[in-house]
Amino acid sequence: MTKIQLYDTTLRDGAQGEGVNFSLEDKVLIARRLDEMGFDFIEGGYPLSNPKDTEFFQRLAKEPLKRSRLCAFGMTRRRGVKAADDPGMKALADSQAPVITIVGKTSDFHVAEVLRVSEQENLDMIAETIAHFIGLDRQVIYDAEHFFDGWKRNPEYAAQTIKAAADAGAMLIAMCDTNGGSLPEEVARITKEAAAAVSIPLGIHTHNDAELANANSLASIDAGAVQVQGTINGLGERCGNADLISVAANLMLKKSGYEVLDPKQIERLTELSGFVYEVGNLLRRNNQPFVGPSAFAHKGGMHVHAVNRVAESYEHIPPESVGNRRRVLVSELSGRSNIIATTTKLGLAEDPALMNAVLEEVVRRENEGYQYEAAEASFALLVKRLADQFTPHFELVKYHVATESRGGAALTEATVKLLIHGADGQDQVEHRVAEGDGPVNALDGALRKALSGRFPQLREMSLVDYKVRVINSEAATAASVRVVIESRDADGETWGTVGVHENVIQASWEALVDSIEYKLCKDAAGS
Ligand SMILES: CC(=O)SCCNC(=O)CCNC(=O)[C@H](O)C(C)(C)COP(=O)(O)OP(=O)(O)OC[C@H]1O[C@@H](n2cnc3c(N)ncnc32)[C@H](O)[C@@H]1OP(=O)(O)O
Ligand SMILES: CC(=O)C(=O)O
Repeated sequence: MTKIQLYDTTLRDGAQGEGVNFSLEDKVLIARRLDEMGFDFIEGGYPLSNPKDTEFFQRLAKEPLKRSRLCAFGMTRRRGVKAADDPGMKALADSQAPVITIVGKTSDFHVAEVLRVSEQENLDMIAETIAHFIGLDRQVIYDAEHFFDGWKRNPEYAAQTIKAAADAGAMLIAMCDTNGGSLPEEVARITKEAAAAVSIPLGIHTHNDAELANANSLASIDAGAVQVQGTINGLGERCGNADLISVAANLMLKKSGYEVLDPKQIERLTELSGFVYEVGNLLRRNNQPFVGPSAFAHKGGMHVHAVNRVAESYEHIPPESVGNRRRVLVSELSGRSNIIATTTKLGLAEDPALMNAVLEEVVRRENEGYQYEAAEASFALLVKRLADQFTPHFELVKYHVATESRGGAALTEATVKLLIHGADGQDQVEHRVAEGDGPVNALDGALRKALSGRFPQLREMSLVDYKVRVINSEAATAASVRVVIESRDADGETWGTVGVHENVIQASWEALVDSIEYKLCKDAAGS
């Protein structure tokens, strides 16, 4: 077994991704999670760059990581100054991180055109910087920037730069495909050539500009690299870095002979991916391989038919092996197999007449603009209605929504009148009013006020997402809007509901009512 070290740079290169901005607390939470899961190295940031990163290292110096080694990142000393006099070196040393990761130039082009120093001065900058930290009793990883591009232009000079790093005491050289444009065969070849040039271990750091970051990481590992640098969910500068989730899953589940993480931690990859999206308040990539919600979501009728018989017919690995789950989507592309899979999950017997009725209704409604892929709760209610297994908990008598502009502020008020059906057969009328940030918020508030006396569990349910889309369905004469709402309760379960109407408030009302009915049915079934 060859041990491949996982070097996570979510908190440094990941934070260089557009739209990513971790707070100090976010960084600490992510570092602790990676530490708990056994990542070998965690690059916490660039101490010279900003006070947040400086403070991050101070926090971790007080309460060090338990399993992972913490790395502070910075560049080689500035041209023309001694390492000891360079503020960048001081910031790195003050970080107290046990590992210092130094980035330096490999390419003669960058040395001449970007740094504008002589080739010898660049070699001195690399060697003196690394020697400085070795003198301070730190371990040093050397990130060879533009390594593959530099090697392709001038392999002799590129080799001199990494030899300077190795001779100065670096413990590992990470070969960086900084511009992300290399191909796997080039990466494999150059990794072998670099291994012949230095006697210290090699690592690989790739970017995804040609959508090859993961393939290039694997190619380099097969050619001898023993460390892979990357980020969770592939966050990073421009098109991102290698996604350590996919790299780790491929190494552990597809390839033999590599040891990466404890196998139990591989089952936590889906949770880890969601955690980083959640903490960073980032949009999840649904079709992200291995861990995305769509990674094992089957839509085409023929696929679902086969998966119902043998799961592996359309799955490259069992979803549970990375902590994900299989989903069956219902849409106009469904066959009976999709419906059977979902109705069985709802505890309904396999009834061909019901299956046909559901399938017909789904096709008819999708033609009107409904979509059930993200609205599994509305689909469950639709099936229950067609199976005569649904009794509404309440009925609308009327609602009224008014928005007025006063002194530049828009104020919205909603009134809802409901007939609530009691378990004892006694109906009760509730008439409530609520103010809100907008019509949907006000309507939601009035609806809950009206219902929460009879159904107190609704107080623990919240609306977490609201999406509106204008659609021009074939069946409708005018443009309609589709509203999809995502709700969550105290158990952490989330569910989606959908409403379609020419009027956005009516479409929202439909989705809100389905959301509440689903919660009440779910709780009644569980009690
Ligand atoms: C490939 C990578 O991802 S490397 C990491 C990139 N990450 C970041 O840049 C994020 C953090 N960066 C920062 O906060 C700032 O850029 C700082 C604090 C590092 C530097 O800020 P400034 O001093 O204002 O410099 P600025 O960012 O404009 O330019 C970079 C300077 O570093 C020099 N430089 C670039 N690479 C190196 C290197 N490997 N070694 C030494 N100097 C270098 C450049 O020549 C330039 O100096 P110059 O203006 O004297 O020519
Ligand atoms: C060091 C680094 O992030 C790169 O070269 O891409």
